[in-house]
Amino acid sequence: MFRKIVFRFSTYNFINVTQKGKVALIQFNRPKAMNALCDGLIKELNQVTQEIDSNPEYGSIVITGNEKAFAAGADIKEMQDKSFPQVQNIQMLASWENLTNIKKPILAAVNGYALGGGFELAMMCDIIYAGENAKFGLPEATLGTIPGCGGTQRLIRAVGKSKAMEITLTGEFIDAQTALSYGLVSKVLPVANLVEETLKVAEKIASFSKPVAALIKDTINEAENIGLREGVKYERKAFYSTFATQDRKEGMSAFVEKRKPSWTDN
Ligand SMILES: CCCCCCC/C=C/C(=O)SCCNC(=O)CCNC(=O)[C@H](O)C(C)(C)COP(=O)(O)OP(=O)(O)OC[C@H]1O[C@@H](n2cnc3c(N)ncnc32)[C@H](O)[C@@H]1OP(=O)(O)O
Repeated sequence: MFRKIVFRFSTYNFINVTQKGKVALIQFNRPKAMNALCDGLIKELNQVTQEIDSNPEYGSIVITGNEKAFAAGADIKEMQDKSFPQVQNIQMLASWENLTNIKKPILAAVNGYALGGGFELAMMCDIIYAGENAKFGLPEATLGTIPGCGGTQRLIRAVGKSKAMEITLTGEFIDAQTALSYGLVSKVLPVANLVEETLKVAEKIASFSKPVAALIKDTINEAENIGLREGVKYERKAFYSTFATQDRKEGMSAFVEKRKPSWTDN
């Protein structure tokens, strides 16, 4: 059962937002443009994800597109006539990475094309599931530009140098099974079941303690920024900090008392 979420901005032009239990489902809604990421869509995505993040009703977020396209990249028609001073002075992409500041786990359910900025956005999410028809690519070189929202940096960390170079320098797309074999996605699912199956995992994640999920997400993501020694220190501090929570006490007590834990998110 889905419930339409009405936030401060109750009407969205470029996305649909619904709720299933403790999960918020965000669906890109520019079908005629293959869900190309225009400025307006990114603004709506940023507003909604920030509101969901600060709302205790939600424990996780699923982002998806439609069966043809997750998102075919940044809107080329919007970028076409921009000049160097225009993109640099206004820092055109500064707010496009806001998704990486969201504390709640985000799952991307990718059917169809995830290209350019669409692929970069999927890589900003914490888990990617792909439909059997998914196609991932960074075709910026074919447009005379390069990825601008972390594509080169996140891809090399996900698949290693040779594959990252191959994907980015050729601009060729890889299919869902190849993405699975590269470790870019965790599962490949039938197109029609993708969102439902992703929601099930999102619901499971949302059923645990929210501060603990946020700590796990933060600790794993930090590994992309720092080396092993620093990373282990960072993790240790985070582990110790769980002993300041009621949920850590509750989780361990429930195990010992052979009952289900009841999380309070404290
Ligand atoms: C949150 C992080 C974002 C950060 C972004 C940072 C910088 C990013 C740069 C980029 O992303 S550059 C764009 C990279 N993407 C592409 O190059 C893909 C472009 N699209 C295609 O190659 C094809 O459309 C397709 C996806 C392979 C599908 O081909 P198909 O033949 O099936 O459909 P089309 O007739 O081509 O498309 C239908 C319709 O959609 C419009 N459209 C598709 N992609 C875009 C796009 N990226 N921007 C704007 N519009 C797009 C296409 O023009 C068609 O519309 P009409 O021309 O018929 O009105």
